[in-house]
Amino acid sequence: MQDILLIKYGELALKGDNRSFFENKLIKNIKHALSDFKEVKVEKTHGRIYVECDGDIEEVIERLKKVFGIVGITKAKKTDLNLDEIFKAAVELMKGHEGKTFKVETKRPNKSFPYNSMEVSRRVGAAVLKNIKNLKVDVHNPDVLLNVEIREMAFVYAGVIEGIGGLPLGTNGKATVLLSGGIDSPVAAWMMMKRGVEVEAVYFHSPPYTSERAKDKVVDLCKVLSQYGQRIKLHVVHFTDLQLEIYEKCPPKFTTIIMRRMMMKIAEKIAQKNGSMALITGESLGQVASQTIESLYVTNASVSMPIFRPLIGMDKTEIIDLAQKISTFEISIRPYEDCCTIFVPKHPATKPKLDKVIEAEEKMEYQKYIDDFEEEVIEV
Ligand SMILES: Nc1ncnc2c1ncn2[C@@H]1O[C@H](COP(=O)(O)OP(=O)(O)OP(=O)(O)O)[C@@H](O)[C@H]1O
Repeated sequence: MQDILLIKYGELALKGDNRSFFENKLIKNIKHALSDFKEVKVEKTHGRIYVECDGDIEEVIERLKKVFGIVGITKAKKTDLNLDEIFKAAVELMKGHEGKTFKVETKRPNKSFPYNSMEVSRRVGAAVLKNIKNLKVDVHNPDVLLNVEIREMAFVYAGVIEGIGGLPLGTNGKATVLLSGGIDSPVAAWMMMKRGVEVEAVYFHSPPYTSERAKDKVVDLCKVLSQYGQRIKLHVVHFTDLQLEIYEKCPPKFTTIIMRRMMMKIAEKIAQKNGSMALITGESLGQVASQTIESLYVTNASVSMPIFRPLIGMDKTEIIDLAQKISTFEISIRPYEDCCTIFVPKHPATKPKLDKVIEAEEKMEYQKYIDDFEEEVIEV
């Protein structure tokens, strides 16, 4: 008898002809998540992925909970095709479920096994009842469903641990996230990663107005994101000169929106070079002046690449809940000086007009900053 994990991957099953592309990517990502474990075997058979691993099974499960595309993880036991072995596995799995109701369900694709499904269920149920006290059978609404599958080997399993869902990372191209040290943009990056998008990050740094600590926060956020399956390339763009130019030459009511447009233009250049097909931001409709529908329209007009805003319809409380769940929140709320607050105007326009903003930004010579920006690249 051997402990294994059974991986459920719901949405992938709908992918028709591309199914094996998605499955193979998921297998690769699972292997990557467990790469420091010895003796890991990840196998695909009968439309299932099985993980066999010598290490601490609970630690393996924790790792798998961060692999996008997995909707459920089930602890299972693999045994020889022998009823006594199947009984032992079933009893082992039902320990700890005392006081509950259960039902055995058997599938028998291997028709050479001498007992039919009903018979296997009946006998396994009886063995469990005999060995564990205080259990009851309930065939209609059981607390625990004990499954037995008779294939070339037998698989016995019960209960599902919830996975993270989504699609395997790397199955939906690449995008570049504008990552500030705030709460929202790391959540936005994570949401796109969850849909299979690989990300590269850009952070606009304005020393001495933003401190090294602000940059460290962004690096630490990338470290958290990288636990979800990929190393993150972070472009730290030196933004001070352009920021000062905006501050000096543009009307205060437009400085924030112009700053955002300039960030977009530089991010788009980086994105085009790295093969991204979209930009990602943490904007959410109406959250601040630069996130009204009029402001987002003006921001969009600065670039031709699509801008994904996965948080657009979320409330701040919902974003915070998610930030806590994915472990970016504690880093995001560390105090630091933020260029956006230092340069923030008292009365930003909430309904900017595109032509007026373009007219205002043409008062400065921004193109040279876009064509020739300085950056430091950090692999996290
Ligand atoms: N210094 C920066 N570097 C990179 N991206 C930035 C920076 N400042 C803002 N952004 C991007 O612009 C978006 C909007 O920024 P803004 O400061 O208006 O919003 P926010 O809601 O505070 O976002 P966040 O919590 O992500 O900082 C951010 O979500 C982020 O994608």
